Amino acid sequence: MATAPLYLDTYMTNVLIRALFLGVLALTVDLVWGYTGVLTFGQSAFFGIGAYACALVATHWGFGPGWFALALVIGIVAAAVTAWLVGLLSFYHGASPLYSSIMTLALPIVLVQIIFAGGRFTGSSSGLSGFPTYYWSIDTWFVIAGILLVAVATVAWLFVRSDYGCILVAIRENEDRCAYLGIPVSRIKIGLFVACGAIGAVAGFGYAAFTNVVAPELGGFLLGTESLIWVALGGRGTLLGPILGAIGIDVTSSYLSGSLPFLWKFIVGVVFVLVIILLPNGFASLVTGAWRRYRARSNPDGEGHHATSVRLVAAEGTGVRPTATAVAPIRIAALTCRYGSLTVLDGIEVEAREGQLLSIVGPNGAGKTTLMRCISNGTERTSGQVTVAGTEIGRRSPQKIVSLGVGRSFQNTSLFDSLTVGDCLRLARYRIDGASAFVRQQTVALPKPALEILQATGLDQQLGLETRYLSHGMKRGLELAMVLATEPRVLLLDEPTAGLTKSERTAIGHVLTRLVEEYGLCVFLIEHDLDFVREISNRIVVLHQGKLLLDGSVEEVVSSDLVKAVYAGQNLETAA
Ligand SMILES: Nc1ncnc2c1ncn2[C@@H]1O[C@H](COP(=O)(O)OP(=O)(O)OP(=O)(O)O)[C@@H](O)[C@H]1O
Repeated sequence: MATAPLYLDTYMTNVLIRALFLGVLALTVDLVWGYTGVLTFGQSAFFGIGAYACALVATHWGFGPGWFALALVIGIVAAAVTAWLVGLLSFYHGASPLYSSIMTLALPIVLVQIIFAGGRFTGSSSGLSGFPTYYWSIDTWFVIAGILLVAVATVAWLFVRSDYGCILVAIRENEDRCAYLGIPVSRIKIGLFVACGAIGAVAGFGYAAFTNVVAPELGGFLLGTESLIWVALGGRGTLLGPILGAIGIDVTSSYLSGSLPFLWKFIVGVVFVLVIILLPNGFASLVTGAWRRYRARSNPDGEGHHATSVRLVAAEGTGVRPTATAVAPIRIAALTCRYGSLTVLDGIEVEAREGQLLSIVGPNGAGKTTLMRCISNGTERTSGQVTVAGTEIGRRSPQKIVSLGVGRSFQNTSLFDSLTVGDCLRLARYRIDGASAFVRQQTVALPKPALEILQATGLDQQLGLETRYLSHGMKRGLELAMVLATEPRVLLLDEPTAGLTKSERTAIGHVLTRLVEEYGLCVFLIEHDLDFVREISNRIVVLHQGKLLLDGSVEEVVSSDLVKAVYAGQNLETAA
């Protein structure tokens, strides 16, 4: 006879066991949404696939240890393949977050329609019940569900503390910067989606085997949305919050739906709204907030500092020094970029060599930033060719262009606010050194110029500090060090000295000169400060209204009447 665990009545234990399986589902939603920032409504579909795999095999094919295991494998594989296909459609390079969410929204809707269309095979809208299962005692099911939840939570805990956990947070905070560091964002999102889909299917399988009944609602949109509510209420981005959210709400709902059949959903809704207003980061923020305040008070280094054992070492090999070849590091031919009827770049031809610091100047709106975008992202240009070290970039994504040897910094400093300096540097080495799924590597190997920048700016003493607490100059220094950590042969710098003090500008100027003279890099620099350009460049390209006006030495450009006229805002025909 079934006996309930100590202090719990049978009904409560039943509810709790179901809630434990739903807790596993909530964990997967948290990994996808809370950690990685992908708002997914479709996680319930994987839960439903696992549940239906259990019910369909037991109902139509057979029951026994072999069939049970086969059903589990079918559920996991079906969910993983579905997640992979939906991931491919949702997370390709250029897909917007809204588009991805709509794809995940469509998934449970399509699944439910398939179940409806399955007639007697799937039980249509009534589902399937009474299929053979293991009628273990309620204690045993409690232990199974508990072990599953603890196991998944432990693996998730190890994962989010690992290198990959850091990458997930980086993707959530600044997906573009990740791509420009060479991190394969789409592949990582798809991989995570597949893993979470498979885990969701295991939870659904257990739920169906325990309850002995499946219905379309198990894979439906409503459960998908409810799981988001559990995570939001519990606290996204914290593993404990979503588990407690799922268990708390499901158990409370089970009781309220019995005693207040018409009011319980309304009450849950009101609680949800109140928590979102009063505790936007969920209940877990009460604990995490208090912990953070305690840490800040007891931290001798001040707020934002984390104890870190990150160690910087010099990277082996040649660092960023590119090998001189007969092939130009970068060649741009007949490059045109249009947005609708607006031609932003028109027939640009530039070839740059190792050891050249080429400044791109021109009035506002001349097309300078667009030129950098066209070099670093193959989907930006309308026509023409960009060739990096002999390879035409075609329609390659930024991440693939990084592996050709192009590093880019942005006009507005683009970092990861909640990550530490050490984490950012480790991220920048992902393409070269890889990442671990279960530990956070403590040694970061950096090329010499990146180390020099960190030493010059004092960042090497601030490896445990969250980047949001850095000064503007330090942020600029860190961004440059991160780009150099990717070991580029071509460096694209968009106004790297904007907002810096005179001494900081001078320091950056020295660094750039050394990168070109000592390490042989090819640097493209956008700058508005013409004195700075004159000091450090050995070649200047002037853009005006999307056309290449002049390409020459510093003296040629500085003495050009045409350039003076353009900067004075004169009409070109008049000036000529
Ligand atoms: N995605 C876009 N859609 C439409 N127009 C765009 C887009 N991106 C840039 N533009 C237009 O292209 C022109 C050139 O912009 P770009 O940012 O390249 O100029 P810039 O020379 O870098 O200017 P600044 O010195 O002010 O940064 C501008 O008129 C801008 O409005």
